[in-house]
Amino acid sequence: MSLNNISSNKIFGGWNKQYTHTSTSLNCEMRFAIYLPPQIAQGKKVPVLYWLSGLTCTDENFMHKAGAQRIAAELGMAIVAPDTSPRGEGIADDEGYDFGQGAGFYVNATQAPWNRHYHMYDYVVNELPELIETHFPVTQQRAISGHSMGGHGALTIALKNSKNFSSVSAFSPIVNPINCPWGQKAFTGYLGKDKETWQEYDATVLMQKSGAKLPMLVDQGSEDNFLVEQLKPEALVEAAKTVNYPLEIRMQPGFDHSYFFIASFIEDHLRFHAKYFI
Ligand SMILES: N[C@@H](CCC(=O)N[C@@H](CS)C(=O)NCC(=O)O)C(=O)O
Repeated sequence: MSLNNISSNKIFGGWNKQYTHTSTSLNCEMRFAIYLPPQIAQGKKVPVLYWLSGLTCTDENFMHKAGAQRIAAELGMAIVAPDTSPRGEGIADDEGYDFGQGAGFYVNATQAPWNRHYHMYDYVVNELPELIETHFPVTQQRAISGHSMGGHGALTIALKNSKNFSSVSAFSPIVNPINCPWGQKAFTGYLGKDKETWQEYDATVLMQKSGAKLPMLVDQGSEDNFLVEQLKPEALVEAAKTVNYPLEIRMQPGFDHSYFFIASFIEDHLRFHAKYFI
């Protein structure tokens, strides 16, 4: 498992870096970004927040636009941002922005041709943390967060692997993909027509099955264009009520779906996760 460093920028006393590597779960070369806070220069190991981005994003959108590094430097927290799908020539793709490259949906595809490379679930749950913990001075304390498709990824991965994370949060997550056009298109393509298999990747379904109750924070902008048709946060609120899940969900008036929204509240999310890194 060797890593190839392709960029390195000093920021708030720490370093923002990008690496490429050959992924065994995705069967192709992948790129990820990592923020290493200043504390590692003093020989300290730091906890890690995994960030999963949304449709059309790469490892760069969050690192360039969210402005998370200043608070991560203060809190002594690394941030890891993977790409949102396998990528490259010879890898199956689709013309839509919401399926194929840039839209891996954090599932393990079972349907051809997607099942050759589209295993983002395995990548984020197993391969990436193993890689990070082998190559960087980090502890095994992990949190996970994400936006939109990445919010769906963060919630479902945390609900299915609650022992691996101390907390989870999301911005504008797709909470009920089996009941919205983005999710239905992606799951039909990646998982096939049998809707039973879709349930494994739906946060509202998983929340009602998950025994463990990981701390969960969700922020949603009230002026988000995708709110009614795609995001449906009320489905998560209902699921939380059913099982008495300690969900903290905040409707933020006036905010849209963009990184301007994320930049406005990322500090709260980092401080939320830091509370549980003990
Ligand atoms: N391109 C799509 C929207 C895609 C979109 O909003 N992507 C979000 C995640 S779901 C994003 O983070 N885009 C990249 C960015 O803002 O940097 C459209 O025009 O409808």
